[in-house]
Amino acid sequence: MLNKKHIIILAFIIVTIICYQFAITRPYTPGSLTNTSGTSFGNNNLDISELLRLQKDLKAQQNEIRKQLESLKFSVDNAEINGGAMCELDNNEERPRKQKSPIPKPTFESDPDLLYQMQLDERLKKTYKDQPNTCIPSDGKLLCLPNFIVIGTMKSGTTFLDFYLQKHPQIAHHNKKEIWYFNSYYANGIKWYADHFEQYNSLENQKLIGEATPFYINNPNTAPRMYATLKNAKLILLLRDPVERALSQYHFSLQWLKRNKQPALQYSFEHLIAEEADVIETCVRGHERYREAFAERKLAEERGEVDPDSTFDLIDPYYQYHSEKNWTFYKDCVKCDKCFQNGILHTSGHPTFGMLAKSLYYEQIDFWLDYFPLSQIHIIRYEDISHYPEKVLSEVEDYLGITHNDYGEFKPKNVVPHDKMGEETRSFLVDYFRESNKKLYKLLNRDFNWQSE
Ligand SMILES: Nc1ncnc2c1ncn2[C@@H]1O[C@H](COP(=O)(O)OS(=O)(=O)O)[C@@H](OP(=O)(O)O)[C@H]1O
Repeated sequence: MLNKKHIIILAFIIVTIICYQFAITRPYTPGSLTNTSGTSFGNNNLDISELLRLQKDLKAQQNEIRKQLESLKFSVDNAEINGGAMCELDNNEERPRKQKSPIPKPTFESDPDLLYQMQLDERLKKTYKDQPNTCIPSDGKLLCLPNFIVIGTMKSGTTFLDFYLQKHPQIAHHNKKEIWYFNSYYANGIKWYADHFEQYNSLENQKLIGEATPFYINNPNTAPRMYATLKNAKLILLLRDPVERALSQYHFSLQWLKRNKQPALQYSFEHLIAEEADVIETCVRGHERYREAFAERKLAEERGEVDPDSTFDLIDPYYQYHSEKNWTFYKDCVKCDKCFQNGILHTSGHPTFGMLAKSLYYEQIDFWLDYFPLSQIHIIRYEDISHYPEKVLSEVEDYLGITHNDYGEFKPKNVVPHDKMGEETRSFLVDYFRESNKKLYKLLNRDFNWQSE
C-alpha cells in the first residue's frame, strides 16, 4: 500500500512532468505569433488559421492536464490528512490536525493564469500613484512636473520643510528650492521648469516631484497659471503668526540687501509697516472710488449726458501721492483688479515689500480658492515645526501618500537672528491682523492660537 511519502514523491514527479508540459504548451500570447495584418511569421511559415487551430488543441490539452492535476492534488491532500493521524500515533507526538477544505483552492500550479494575473497586479501596483500624473511625453522622453508645491508663506519655515522633504527616498531631487516659475519665469515654458527636477524615463519607481517658492501665494498671477498647468498638484501652505512673520521678513530684507550689494534700507520696521498700512488702505479705498466713479460714468453715458468716446479720468489724491513714490508693490496692486475686489494688496516678490500684505492670510487664501479647493491645500502651522517636527513631517508624508521616513535630528533652517519688536509696534500689529485672523480661523475651522488680544 502507498504511504504518504510515496504519494508525495509520485506527486512531485507528476508535477515536474506537467510543468514541463506547460512550458512547451504556453498559452498563446497575442502579438507573439501574428502581426496586425495577419500574415505568417518566423521560419515555420504557418498561416493564421493553422496557428489558431494549434492554439485550440493546446488549450484543450492544457485543460485536460489541469483536471488530472486537480484530482491528483485532491487525493494527495486526503492522503495527507489521513496519513497525518497515523504519524501522530507512530511518533507519539502531539501534532494539530490540518483543517483542510475538501475543495482545493486554485494555486499557481493549478492555474497559470492566476500566476500571470498576480504578476501583473504586482507590476501595476509598482506604477500606480496616488498622485496626479504630471508627466508628458516630449522628444521621446517623459517630462515630469511637480506633484506638490509649497506655495508660501515667506518666512514660515519653507526652507526647513523643503530641506527635509528632499531627504525622503520617494521624493525627487531638485536643483534649487525656489524656482519662481509661476510668478516670474512662466514665459520660459514648462521644459525650462522641468529641467530643475530629477527626471525619469518610465513610470515605474518614479518619485514625487516638488518645489517650494514662498512668493507664489501672494502673487496674483500664480494661482491661475498653476491651475492652467498643474490643476491637480497638491499644494502646501505654511502659516506663521502674522506679527512675527512681518518682523522676520524685515530682518531678512536687511540681510538680503546686504548680501546682494544693494543700498541698505533707510527705514525702520515701524516706519515701513506704518507706511504700508497707509498704502493698503489707500489702494483699497482708491479702487472703491474708482469703481464707484466708473459706475456713475456708465450711467451718465447711458443717459446721454457724457460722450462715451471722451476720456475717463479719476484724479484721486491718495492714488497720485503713492503713485509718485513709484513703489513697485503699489503698481502691482493697481494692475490687479481682483486684488482690489478682495481688499488685498498683492505684492511683488521683492523681500522688502509687503510685510503686512504677506501676513494677511485670509485675503490671499480667499483669492486662491477661485482656482483650488481647500482640500487641495495642506496647511501647516509654523509654530508646530519647532515643537513637533516629526508630526509635521509625517502629516505631510500622509498627505503626499509616501512612507514615513526617519530624518534623524531636526535642525532649524534659514535662521536670521534678530531682536524682538517693541510693545507698541506689537500691539499695533496684533490689532491690524485681528480681523483677518478671525476670518482665517473661520474659513479653515481651526484656531491657530496666535496672539489675537
Ligand atoms: N525648526 C524650526 N523651528 C523654528 N523656526 C524655524 C525652524 N526652521 C526654520 N525656522 C525659521 O523659519 C524662518 C525662515 O522661513 P523660510 O525658510 O520660509 O524663509 S524664506 O521665505 O524662505 O526666506 C526663520 O525665522 P526667523 O529666524 O525668525 O527669521 C527660521 O528661523
